[in-house]
Amino acid sequence: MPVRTKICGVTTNAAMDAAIAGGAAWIGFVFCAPSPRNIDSQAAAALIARAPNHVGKVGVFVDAEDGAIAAAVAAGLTAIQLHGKESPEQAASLGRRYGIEVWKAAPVRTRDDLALVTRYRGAADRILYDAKAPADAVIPGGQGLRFDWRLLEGFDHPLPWLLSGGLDAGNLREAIGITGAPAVDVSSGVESAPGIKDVDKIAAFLKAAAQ
Ligand SMILES: O=C(O)c1ccccc1NCC(=O)[C@H](O)[C@H](O)COP(=O)(O)O
Repeated sequence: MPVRTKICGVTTNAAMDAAIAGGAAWIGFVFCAPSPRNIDSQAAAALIARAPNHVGKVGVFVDAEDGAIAAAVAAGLTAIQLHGKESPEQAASLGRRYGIEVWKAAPVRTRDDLALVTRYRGAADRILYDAKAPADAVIPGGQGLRFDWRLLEGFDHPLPWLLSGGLDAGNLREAIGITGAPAVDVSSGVESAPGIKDVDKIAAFLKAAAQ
């Protein structure tokens, strides 16, 4: 069954166009200085202008200041993805302020980590399950790390959700088969090096998702 896809960490016209041509439902832009995929609002606005309305534009933030989020939303975002320690109250407040979807990333290593997500019911619009980064990691996402997908088997999801963390064209169908993911997110798995998107890998990932 086809799943919806998000290609995250796009910084170039070529990657943007490949994601759109391949049928991505969402394209992600990372507003986080230490990331190799960091982008500023002006550059994001230029990329967003290339995308049709039906493609969602998701800004990724890590405990960001209000001003940074406001500038990025003004560039044309349709969703805010919170990838830090943002509380349910902060998520709800951002949704009210900007009137766009708010997604919360849930870092997963063990089954106990899943307990976090129920707190965001009524506060966020979607949950993005991602592998928990090592404690000394500089960035909390985009690391190409997987978690044990079997943790999601039979889990009662409180919100619409995406699976992410270490996905690529080769493991995507297995991941979907185990988790039943209705939507998936990828960054490293469609890159040739950290922050360098590969248009052929984007096309292969989106093709695998459409099977
Ligand atoms: O991608 C980044 O550089 C990043 C930096 C800081 C916070 C979040 C980040 N990425 C968020 C994403 O949605 C990634 O697509 C997700 O973590 C999966 O990444 P990967 O395992 O590399 O496919």
